Amino acid sequence: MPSFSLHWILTIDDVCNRFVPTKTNRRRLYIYNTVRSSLKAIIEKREKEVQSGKSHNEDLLGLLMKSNQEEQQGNKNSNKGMSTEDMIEECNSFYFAGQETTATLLTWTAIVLTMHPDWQEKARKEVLEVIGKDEPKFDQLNHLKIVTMILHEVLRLYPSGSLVRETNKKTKLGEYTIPAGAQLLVPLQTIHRDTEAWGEDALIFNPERFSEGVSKASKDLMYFPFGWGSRICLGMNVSMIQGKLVLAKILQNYSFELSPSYAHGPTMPALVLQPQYGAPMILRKLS
Ligand code: HEM
Repeated sequence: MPSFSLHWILTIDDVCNRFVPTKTNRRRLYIYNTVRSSLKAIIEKREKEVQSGKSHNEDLLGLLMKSNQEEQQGNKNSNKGMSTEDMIEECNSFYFAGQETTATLLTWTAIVLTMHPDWQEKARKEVLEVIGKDEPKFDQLNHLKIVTMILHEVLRLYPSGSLVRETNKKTKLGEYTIPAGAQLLVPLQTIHRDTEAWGEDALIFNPERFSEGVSKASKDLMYFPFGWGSRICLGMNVSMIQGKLVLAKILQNYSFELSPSYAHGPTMPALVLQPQYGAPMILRKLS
């Protein structure tokens, strides 16, 4: 396993910074409270609808509430299952874990495909061969091999974030001894660009490396944009399907190139790796 650096991320400074009432922290708190109260209102409205027999269980919130209700009834104990607070947190997690990540995956994919028009063309050719100009169908998306290779290569070079882990006891990790309660950052960008794992062309966009699947793309399987193990991303398959669907629809209808005002500057202002100066693009409608 190639070595990578472990960064201690929670320092006294971080803790203080989070609680000092700076302009950014006040805005953060304002957004946090606004999101929570609007989620609370949505949940309470839905609870009333369910009680009056109006609501369907088709969306995520409906399914969450249905399973919660079954849990409570099954246990004949209203303390079991989730509270409204728990449900707010669940909705929060799904929204923030799912929305920004998939949106930035698509943004980086569009950027990279303008930088590599040959791959844009290959992807479009595949989409037109497999789907034509029709509305994409679920099983057709599973046949988009080149598009899948491209998405994997984008997630390798521009993974959404890094993984954070906390030791619950004193732990030996390779040559390091880590005390209990330490937070560790597993830097995906560094691991995904490690030449020992990926070869000398590790920094180059080359979807071909995924042509035989994820397991053969790197030495020692050094690819985990969706995490690994028991906490692996719950939305991994959904986001890949969404990515293929949106990309297929764009490729069917438009060719795209970067605007001359584009400046490359990946940055991570919060949790997700984003293009610092946006992604201005020129789209041309295809006949
Ligand atoms: C390109 C899109 C996405 C990327 C790159 C991504 C990446 C990740 C990563 C790296 C983790 C942390 C895993 C770990 O700590 O080991 C994670 C967790 C999670 N993701 Fe995603 N994600 C994406 C889309 C989604 C979507 C669409 C959803 C929901 C519909 C979602 C829901 C979650 C949830 C609920 C967790 C927490 C899992 C747990 O702690 O048990 N993600 N994701």
